[in-house]
Amino acid sequence: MPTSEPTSDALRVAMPNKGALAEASANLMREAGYRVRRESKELVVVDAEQQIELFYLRPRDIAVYVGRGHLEVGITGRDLLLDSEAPAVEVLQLGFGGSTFRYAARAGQVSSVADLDGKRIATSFPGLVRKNLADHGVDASVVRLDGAVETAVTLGVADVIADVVETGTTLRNAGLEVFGDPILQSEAVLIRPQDRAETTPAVDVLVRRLQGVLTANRYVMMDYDIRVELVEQACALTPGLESPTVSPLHREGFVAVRSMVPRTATNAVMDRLYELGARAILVTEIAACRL
Ligand SMILES: Nc1ncnc2c1ncn2[C@@H]1O[C@H](COP(=O)(O)OP(=O)(O)OP(=O)(O)O)[C@@H](O)[C@H]1O
Ligand SMILES: O=P(O)(O)OC[C@H]1O[C@H](OP(=O)(O)OP(=O)(O)O)[C@H](O)[C@@H]1O
Ligand SMILES: [Mg+2]
Repeated sequence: MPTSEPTSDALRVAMPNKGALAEASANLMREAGYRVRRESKELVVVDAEQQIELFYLRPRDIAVYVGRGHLEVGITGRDLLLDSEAPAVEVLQLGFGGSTFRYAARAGQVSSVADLDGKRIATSFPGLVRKNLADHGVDASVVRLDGAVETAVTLGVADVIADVVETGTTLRNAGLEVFGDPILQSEAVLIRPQDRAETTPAVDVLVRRLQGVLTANRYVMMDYDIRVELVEQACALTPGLESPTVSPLHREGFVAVRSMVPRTATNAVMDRLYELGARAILVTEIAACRL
């Protein structure tokens, strides 16, 4: 079946069609209440009811489409955005697809960027590497490869590589070690054209929905009972985003407190609250929120 034609007023969003960012991007948009594609051959998903169209594109191409203004927003990696040199800017950090972009070589061969003069550097991100070399005043040749650049050293195509490092497993398998400072810390980001001075209401709604999902995932809701004279100390442990809700309890001398707590701090905060005297400490998931 052919894909539906885009409708005119809809917000047009670029989605990664494959690779490291695809699944998490789809999950994020689904949690934000949008219909995402059900199978990987779908190129466009039109959601007429919500006035949104998702275009599934190669992550590397997304900044090009958005930078030229053909799509209003897109999800891609910061490294891909900067490498493309497309005139697009970050609107929101999405908290997944984290990686660093680093130089690596055989152990003991190179220890700093200054040592790269005259060397051959293999990479799939020539834009990022040329800029970094220029920033350091280094004259090296860049060998552009499509992927699997770690093997370029083994095969003698390059002396050094510059590539995405997540766990470091691929580098280790190739017998390479990172050197120098990270060129870039990357993560998935929502981007929009640089020259659009103002966002549109439709983009604002998308951003608020995505922020809602990110917050709901990053925080839990914590409830507990505490003696009234300890409530200030307790609230200092659970300050929440704005201010905790404190309600009277039927039992005199006690209050109930409700506050959002960073998910990663859940158990440490519960330990400290318990030590302070809080009881009936309950943690619940936040299904969705709009702050
Ligand atoms: N382990 C990882 N491997 C590759 N990319 C990762 C990893 N972790 C995070 N990322 C991020 O995902 C994006 C790259 O995605 P993807 O793998 O789809 O691109 P690509 O390698 O250029 O494409 P492909 O491998 O399909 O040619 C970058 O923003 C990168 O920083
Ligand atoms: O540090 P790690 O966890 O090992 O991950 C980083 C590796 O993963 C990516 O490769 P990808 O699978 O995208 O293949 P590619 O090189 O062909 O793009 C990246 O280019 C590195 O090679
Ligand atoms: Mg890849």
